[in-house]
Amino acid sequence: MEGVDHLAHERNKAQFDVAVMKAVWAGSRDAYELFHRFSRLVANDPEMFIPAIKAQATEEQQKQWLPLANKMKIIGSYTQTELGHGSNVRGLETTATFDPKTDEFVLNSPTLTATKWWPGGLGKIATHALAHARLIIDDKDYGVHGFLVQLRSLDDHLTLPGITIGDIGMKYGSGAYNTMDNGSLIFDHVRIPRNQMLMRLSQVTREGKYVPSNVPRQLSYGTMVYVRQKIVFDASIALSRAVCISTRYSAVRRQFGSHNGSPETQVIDYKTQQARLFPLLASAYAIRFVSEWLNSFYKDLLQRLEAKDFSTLPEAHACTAGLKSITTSVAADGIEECRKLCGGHGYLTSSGLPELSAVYIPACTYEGDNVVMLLQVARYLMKTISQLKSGNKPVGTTAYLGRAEQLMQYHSDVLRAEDWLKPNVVVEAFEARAARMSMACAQNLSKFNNPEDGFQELSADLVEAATAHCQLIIVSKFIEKLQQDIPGKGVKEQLGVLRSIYALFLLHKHIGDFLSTDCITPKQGYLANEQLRSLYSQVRPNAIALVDAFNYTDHFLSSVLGRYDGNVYPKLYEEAWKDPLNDTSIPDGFHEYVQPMLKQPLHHGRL
Ligand SMILES: CC/C=C\C/C=C\C/C=C\C/C=C\C/C=C\C/C=C\CCCCC(=O)SCCNC(=O)CCNC(=O)[C@H](O)C(C)(C)COP(=O)(O)OP(=O)(O)OC[C@H]1O[C@@H](n2cnc3c(N)ncnc32)[C@H](O)[C@@H]1OP(=O)(O)O
Ligand SMILES: Cc1cc2nc3c(=O)[nH]c(=O)nc-3n(C[C@H](O)[C@H](O)[C@H](O)COP(=O)(O)OP(=O)(O)OC[C@H]3O[C@@H](n4cnc5c(N)ncnc54)[C@H](O)[C@@H]3O)c2cc1C
Repeated sequence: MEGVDHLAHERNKAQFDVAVMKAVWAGSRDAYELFHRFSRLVANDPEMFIPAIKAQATEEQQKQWLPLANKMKIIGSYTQTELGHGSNVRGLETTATFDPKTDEFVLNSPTLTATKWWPGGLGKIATHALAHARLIIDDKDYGVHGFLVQLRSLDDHLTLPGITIGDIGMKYGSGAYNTMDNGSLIFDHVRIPRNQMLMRLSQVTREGKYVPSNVPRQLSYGTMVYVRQKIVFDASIALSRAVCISTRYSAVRRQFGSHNGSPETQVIDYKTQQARLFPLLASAYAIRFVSEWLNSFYKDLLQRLEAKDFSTLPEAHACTAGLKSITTSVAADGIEECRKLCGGHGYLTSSGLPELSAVYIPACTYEGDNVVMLLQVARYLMKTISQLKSGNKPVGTTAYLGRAEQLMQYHSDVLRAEDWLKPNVVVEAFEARAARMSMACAQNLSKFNNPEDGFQELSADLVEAATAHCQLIIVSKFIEKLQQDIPGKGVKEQLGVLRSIYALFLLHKHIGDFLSTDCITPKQGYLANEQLRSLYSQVRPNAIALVDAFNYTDHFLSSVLGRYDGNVYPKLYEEAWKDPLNDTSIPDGFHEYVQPMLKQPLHHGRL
């Protein structure tokens, strides 16, 4: 019935102050930003073009281009990936050759695989590209640099001479990403003024002299680092949307269990449903908090860079790359699990879950393929370990590696299931697992004469060690979050339950790591799972309130299953009738194609 809250009985069970939890979830971001970060999907994504200009352009170039971009007088595309190269930025083929006679660069796509391919906004709407191309001066290749290139006339939007542009076509399913005109671009000897090479980091003089960057060349990758830390925030939003839908529906859906006319059992009360759903609820909060930390770490990096302090740049790269990888994988897999948690109705478009999944899953690929990103983390971990011998004391997220010797001797002293509720007990186990996995890789790597060959041979193990390292970061930041002053009745307690669920779920899922590195005994692993089951019972009465705390409107969720009022069945039925297929009783084509078959006489008893 309209106006009735079918989930009121669930909301009345809450054991914490929901208003405070809403504030904890929102953190420093407001609802507008949450919505804005999705609205851009259906518009051109200035998310990268503008930050890239800020990161790579001189002050003078920023003064020229930023006002135009900010006011949408030009529409830019971050044009890096090509048909033949995406992950391997140093393998990009597009060239920008300096012509000293005319003081210009000539941009060219020398091969088919040099075709720019994927950049958002490029297909139909962008007027300018921030094109990444190999800088060539006097036949010498100086590597990939950024160039601002006008693509279309600002009068009639037609493509300019030498520019061939197209959309790369439909993408995965009918997802909303098809509203993004990811495009292709071929340069045929297109000339741009020298001052349209972004020259904050390195320059080319009028005489054609290359002035190399006096800062780490990787700063030219700065926009990717910026977006990767934003994508971690996106992961918490995408996953929490799916969890909100599937939690509310799990409380509405009843199946089996009726005795003597009693109501059937709410599927949220099945232990299997809880074991699948509640770790995702905990993961949404965990990713939200690590994204908060990562954002502050990134802001600190920017301040340091302003002061030419590059000391945290390697760690910032490793953290943004690794956390982008881990959180987008968890969110993408989690959205699919939420669809399955909703049974058949989860497969309906009106559930909001297929669309969410179709739009979200490329996050595991864009801004750095997730495996390639974890290999970057692994490279950082191996380098950190190699420097231990020279007395280099790791700090920050790798500080635990400075205690590697001690952690190699670690054995969990858990005796009872409730011992696993102690944050220090959990962190020690996760540190020992991560340290031992990385140390084992380093040990094996040392057996190879050529480190690169070893890295390739051991890359699967290195990815697992990098995963363990990133999961330790997320667990640690969840624990640190709860060391903050959090007001409100029961709020910290509930977050403590989620923190333990998150950590013990990971321990259970990766029990092989913990056992094979001899960090815990099988019995201690069993006790962790015991404790996990008990935690699910503790979170159960608060589940609806915990997803209410995400503070998503029904409009934002766009899901009949995730409605705040839980009035699912009438709305499911109502939504189905909106489908144009239901505008007529007899379907198009029936009379032409089906009816003749039905009318066909029987021959010898056979149709
Ligand atoms: C209707 C809608 C409904 C619902 C929506 C609901 C939910 C959706 C939810 C979210 C969606 C919402 C918004 C999302 C929308 C959009 C998201 C935003 C943008 C998406 C568009 C994506 C844009 C792109 O993909 S742009 C292209 C990205 N490309 C990449 O990432 C390329 C990856 N490759 C690389 O980064 C590099 O090639 C490499 C790092 C892998 C290797 O580089 P290189 O070869 O140069 O280096 P190495 O030799 O490996 O290492 C040398 C040393 O350099 C260090 N290093 C490397 N990189 C960095 C760096 N970035 N910073 C610092 N240091 C770096 C490395 O560590 C080595 O150091 P060492 O000391 O020598 O070891
Ligand atoms: C929706 C979407 C939007 C995008 N938007 C943009 C944009 O706006 N601008 C832009 O420039 N680009 C954009 N891209 C491109 C995107 O950045 C690249 O697709 C991404 O970086 C992955 O690179 P790739 O396609 O070359 O994958 P590949 O690297 O070819 O990956 C293929 C497989 O090879 C594996 N692999 C690759 N290298 C290694 C290695 N060294 N070791 C082990 N395994 C390896 C990968 O793990 C993967 O399994 C977008 C892509 C998508 C899907």
